[in-house]
Amino acid sequence: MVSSYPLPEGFSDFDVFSLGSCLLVEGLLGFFLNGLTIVSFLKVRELRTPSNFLVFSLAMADIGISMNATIAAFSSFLRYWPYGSDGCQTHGFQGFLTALASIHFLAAIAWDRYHQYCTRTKLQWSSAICLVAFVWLFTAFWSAMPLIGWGEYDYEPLRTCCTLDITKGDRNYVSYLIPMSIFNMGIQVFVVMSSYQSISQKFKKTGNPRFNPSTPLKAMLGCWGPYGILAYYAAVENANLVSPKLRMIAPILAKTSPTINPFLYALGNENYRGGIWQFVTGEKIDVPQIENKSK
Ligand SMILES: CC1=C(/C=C/C(C)=C/C=C/C(C)=C/C=O)C(C)(C)CCC1
Repeated sequence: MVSSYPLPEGFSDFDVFSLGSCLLVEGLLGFFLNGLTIVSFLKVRELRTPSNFLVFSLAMADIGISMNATIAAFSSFLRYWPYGSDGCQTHGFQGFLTALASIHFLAAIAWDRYHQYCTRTKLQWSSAICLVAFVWLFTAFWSAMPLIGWGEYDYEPLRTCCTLDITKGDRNYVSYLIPMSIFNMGIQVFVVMSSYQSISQKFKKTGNPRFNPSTPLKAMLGCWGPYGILAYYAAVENANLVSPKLRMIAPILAKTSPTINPFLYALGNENYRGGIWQFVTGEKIDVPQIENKSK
């Protein structure tokens, strides 16, 4: 690899190589697992239901995060960012857009599951399509703002990846952070928490748990919580006082979400798993359906 470029401040040769390798593994695993989820949906007719369209949309968002991670891995191995400052802005926008969309789809799936199991109503295509279109437009708005000066995209401490710059901690940053995190994380955490709480009560009543209702919230908070903590810490304290290595933990954890989500929502979903199996082996199996009313 090219070693003529100086190391970013606070990182040893070994750190840069290890972080680059982490990013590469995350990128490739996410690419493979979400690719499988996407292609199965497109190829297996029985999978193409409105509820599974939400899982498909989650995989589309997650494959975007995986692409972002793979580019970051590549430039980590190069030890410099080869795409210039326009490339940095584009990378920041693309990463933010897909990451925020992924968080929204986790909430959309939770809301849909609440209706499936608790109110026994089935999602309709028109509602699913409107919901997905709304999520992409809404997240495009929040990710475009730093491009026009509300918030700012800049290099991460490793200097091989671009995302929201938390280091300034000025009024512009704080005025963006607060509404952005309420509309793109706060509400979603509330929806996920309350939906799975109701589902958990329902499962206790019926004595037939179809999945572990506490896992989705734990996974969501585990992946995105550290980012939120770091971003809010940067609003009150100087983020440069946190060691660059420690600051890299949040984006690395966030980028594990495209690997975890397919296990929870596609392979871990009795409905979707059968379709993936059918796509991979060609063997047709009955996809279990829940008897529901229409919504
Ligand atoms: C800032 C921030 C958030 C969004 C973080 C995102 C979307 C990060 C994307 C990072 C990427 C793609 C990094 C690439 O290296 C949350 C979680 C909504 C909560 C509050 C603070």
